[in-house]
Amino acid sequence: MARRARDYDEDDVRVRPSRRGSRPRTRIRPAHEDAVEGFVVAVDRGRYRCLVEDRTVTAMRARELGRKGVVVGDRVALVGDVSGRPDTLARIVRVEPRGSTLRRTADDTDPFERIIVANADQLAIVTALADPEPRPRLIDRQLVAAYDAGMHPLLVLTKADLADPDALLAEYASLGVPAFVTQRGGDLAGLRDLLRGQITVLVGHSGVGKSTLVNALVPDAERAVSHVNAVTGRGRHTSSSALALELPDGEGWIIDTPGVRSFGLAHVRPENVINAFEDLAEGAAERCPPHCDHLQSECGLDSWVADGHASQGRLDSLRRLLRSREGEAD
Ligand SMILES: Nc1nc2c(ncn2[C@@H]2O[C@H](COP(=O)(O)OP(=O)(O)OP(=O)(O)O)[C@@H](O)[C@H]2O)c(=O)[nH]1
Repeated sequence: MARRARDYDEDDVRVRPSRRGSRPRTRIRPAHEDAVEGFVVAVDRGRYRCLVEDRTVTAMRARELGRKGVVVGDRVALVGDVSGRPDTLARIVRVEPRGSTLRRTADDTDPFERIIVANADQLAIVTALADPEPRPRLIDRQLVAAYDAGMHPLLVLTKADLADPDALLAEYASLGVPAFVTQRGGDLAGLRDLLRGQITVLVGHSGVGKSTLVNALVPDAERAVSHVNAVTGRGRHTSSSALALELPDGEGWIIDTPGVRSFGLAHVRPENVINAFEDLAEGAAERCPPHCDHLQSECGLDSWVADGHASQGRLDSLRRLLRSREGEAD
């Protein structure tokens, strides 16, 4: 979807050379030398819940941030009352540059494509093996969103007590995406290994068992959610916002995304997807015409595969992902 003026932020500004030399774009800002660092764990109605050392501080955006958005996962600089005591409010004066940005598409209730999480390392795509049935097209779209965001994807297949995972695993084998299979009450040690030291966003549509998983991974999750609600005054956790939860023993973070149904893929460039396929990216650089979308006959990847540099399965998977950008979001 075309971006509107209000979606642009500071990162998009291009400074035009001027005859009078370069002038600062904005007025000089106060240095805020006393600012402390925070990590945004929840956002709701203009209030930002930030972790500062070992305490949580509620903050608002300082006016000087302009249109710059603040999202879960952002690392921010805070001033004002950063004590974290009840009824205190700090101010966010700076958002540090982001390592990755996960975007969600426009939907019926919100016409704008928005960044929902910043700085996450992994995208855990949670899919039930049955009840509800897996939706491979949705999985493909989520994989593309992960690659585009600069995140590593991870498949988490739930409800293995209801259906065999082998067929679905085989479908994704050539992508080389790590997969973890679980069932009700299953041992999550293998999943914890995959999450250790990472910031992982969990996505999955309703009923796949994501809440069950979050509660098993973070025994304190319910309390964290109700705490956010107490701060923001909501009866329950806002259906479309994200919430970062720390894994026990500081072993990493998971970010739950209730209500995130789809990802906008219109902005995705094929290069961002193919870069996740090292064996094919090399062939694309050598043999494809500029701006090749890898779906037309001029694509050089067929000969690259024919010459034995990569497998047909990998190329087929790449093309399936590239095609998943077309059409309506699931
Ligand atoms: N058989 C089986 N059922 C499961 C498993 N995991 C979760 N469930 C059940 O599936 C249903 C949905 O689980 P939730 O954890 O609420 O799913 P969710 O993805 O959070 O769904 P929403 O709350 O709608 O977003 C519940 O009735 C769970 O008890 C599993 O591994 N096997």
